[in-house]
Amino acid sequence: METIRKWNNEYGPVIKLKMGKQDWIMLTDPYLAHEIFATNGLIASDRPVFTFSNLYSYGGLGVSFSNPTKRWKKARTALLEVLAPPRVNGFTDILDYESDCMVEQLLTRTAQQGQLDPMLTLNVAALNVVLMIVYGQRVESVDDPFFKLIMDFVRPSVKHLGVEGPISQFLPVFGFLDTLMGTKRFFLNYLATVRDPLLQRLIEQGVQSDKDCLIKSFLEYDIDRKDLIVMMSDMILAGTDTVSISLAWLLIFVSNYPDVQKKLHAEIDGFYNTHQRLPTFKDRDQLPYMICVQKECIRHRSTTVFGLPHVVTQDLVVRDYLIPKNTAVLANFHGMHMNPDVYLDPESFNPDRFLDNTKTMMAAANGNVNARDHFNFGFGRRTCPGIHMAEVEMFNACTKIFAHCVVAPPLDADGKESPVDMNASYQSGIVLLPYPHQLRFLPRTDSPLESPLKSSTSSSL
Ligand code: HEM
Repeated sequence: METIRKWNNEYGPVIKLKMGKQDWIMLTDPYLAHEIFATNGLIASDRPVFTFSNLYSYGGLGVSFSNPTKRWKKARTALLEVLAPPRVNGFTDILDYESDCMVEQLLTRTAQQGQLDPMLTLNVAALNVVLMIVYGQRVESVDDPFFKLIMDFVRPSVKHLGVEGPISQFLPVFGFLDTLMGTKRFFLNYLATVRDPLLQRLIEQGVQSDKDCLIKSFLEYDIDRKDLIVMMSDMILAGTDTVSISLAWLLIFVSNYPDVQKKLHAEIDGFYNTHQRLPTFKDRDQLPYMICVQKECIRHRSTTVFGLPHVVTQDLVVRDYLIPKNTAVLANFHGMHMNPDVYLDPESFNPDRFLDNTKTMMAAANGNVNARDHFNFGFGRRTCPGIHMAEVEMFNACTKIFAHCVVAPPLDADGKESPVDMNASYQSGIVLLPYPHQLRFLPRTDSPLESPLKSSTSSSL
């Protein structure tokens, strides 16, 4: 990431790399990206063919790794309709319940252990939202064997599908290595014995369940079963790590900025004192500072560095650039978010920069490019269809966490607070993760709400 930033400083916002059989272009100018992906969406919305994404999608089924064919349009339309705000808002109770469980876990585990790495608890919450809404099922906790089973399905996919996946993706001449090392055989075997049976089971259970769940709506679109399995796999992969990692970064940031946290507490307390209840997503306009913090955190640490690559299907001329047919084009979100032509003093953590732009992330992503808040959800015809769901999940999680907890840095061996390094990140497949770290979730003493944990030590900032 840092190397690419150095290149951008030296050569400008467009970097071309020769990646074996294919040229790659990486963009840090969001306005140029918009011209390519949105204005020229008809020729800039295919996906490059990589060995493992091709195996994963059975040659282009599902939504994420398929080209925009008629079949893809039908599948994507189904996703967009099923994940549209009115449908997702019908599951408010589920979203609420999962955030409550998450906060209880974070407080309980801190009370038991002193501090904890919140990542797995955040994973459980994000996964449960997808599982409950789509199939009417959930896992109990990080120790639930079903959670481990699903993570056994998620991890190998995420690892193999990123842009820095096996070298044979770019240099087919090294394809023999996949055969030699058994990577391809492992992946195919994993699809046949782990992923597909698990998803098949979830689909059957969802269909038979007496709960209102989205799988029943998906079936109304008459989608072929193999296609449906890949789509369902897309949803779990795209909807679990992304949301939990965005929240993990947010918690690290607020643990290091107590003043920001104090303002969050005050804003939520103010709402509670007026309405005698916690806010829901419908009340978001009354929590502008919390919206700004979410936007600034997701800008500062992009959930994915490059999102998913696109490929142009014809020679394309945009401004003074010629992008030859078959070039892969990547939006470098991190580079865009740190671009001083787009954000004033981009390195500084400053939620106030968004005070004039508190509209929903979904409205911003689908509106005028000059009025976008951040670029994490991509561009044009492939823009993330899960934005609303992600946004509501993040809103609910933040509301519950800051209503009940002080998020504090971990303690070192001498009992002193030792802030988590906000720059310590690594890329795993598609996502940008914080290194394993510890935080403390302490019940607030100054909250007007009753603590969900009555027996533990309380705290205020
Ligand atoms: C903070 C959370 C999330 C982030 C940052 C995020 C980001 C992205 C990005 C960057 C893309 C690729 C866009 C492109 O190709 O231009 C994408 C695609 C996608 N996302 Fe999300 N996403 C999030 C949450 C979700 C959720 C909750 C779901 C659904 C449950 C979801 C489902 C999908 C799907 C199915 C695609 C593929 C769309 C296509 O290829 O047409 N995402 N997302």
